[in-house]
Amino acid sequence: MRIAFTKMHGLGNDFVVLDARAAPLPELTCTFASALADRRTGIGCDQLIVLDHSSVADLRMRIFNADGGEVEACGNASRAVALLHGQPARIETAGGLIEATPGAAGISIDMGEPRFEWNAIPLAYAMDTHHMPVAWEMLDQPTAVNVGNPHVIFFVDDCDAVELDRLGPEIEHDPLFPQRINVNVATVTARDAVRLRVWERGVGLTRACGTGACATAIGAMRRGLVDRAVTVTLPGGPLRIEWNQAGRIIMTGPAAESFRGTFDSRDFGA
Ligand SMILES: N[C@H](CCC[C@H](N)C(=O)O)C(=O)O
Repeated sequence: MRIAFTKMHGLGNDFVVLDARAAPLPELTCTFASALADRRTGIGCDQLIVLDHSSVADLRMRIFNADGGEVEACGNASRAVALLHGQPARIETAGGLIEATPGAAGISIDMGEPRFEWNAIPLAYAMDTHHMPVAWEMLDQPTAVNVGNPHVIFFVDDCDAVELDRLGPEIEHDPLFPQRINVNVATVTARDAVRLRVWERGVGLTRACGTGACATAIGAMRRGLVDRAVTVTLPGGPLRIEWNQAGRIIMTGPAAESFRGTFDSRDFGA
């Protein structure tokens, strides 16, 4: 069947967006998602995003990483979906309900409340009982936060100097993380500024990670390194993260549509 798609990105973290409300889609298998995401033989993206009707929100957003695995949250895609929706929206995700509000300063997403308990990240056991691999010791004691999806954050003197392409997969797949994890290396440069690079679970190095920016900002706030509103600058650009008085994370930043097209599902094994 012919399927329409919209190619979008948030600070260079890119997505193929399909809308099941417009026309039926084939079964969303791991094979189908990873084939679409392949940058040489497919359309190419960090995440496949599938929109659908919701019984509890304005719409539902499903998120598939480039490796085909379905996950709970995607901050940058939330803004892209809000751009497509064109007005304020409550969006149902596997990581919980989020609220999108387009505005002059960019699209704001209420990502909900962060979670810190070791079994909410989840960790296989409390981190202090886990012998960190030698590589981790080079990165100092990490912070773990769940912002709908799991993140571990290492605050380092120079995040650009970290061999994240080597350490990222090692940490992502460490047995401490039964659902794997997104790996963040961050450098605090001021009370309201953080630099960040992310190795994304199921993808690898991305130009930006919205949930990574949220998790890193919250981790820095909990450590008293920054104030309750910071600009997190990723390779793809900046995001504004606030942890508001209600304890909710508000992320604000851009989203863009790149192009639209169609493909034949049979070309992707569906
Ligand atoms: N790789 C993430 C999903 C996408 C997150 C990122 N693209 C964002 O903008 O939040 C995970 O496996 O939890």
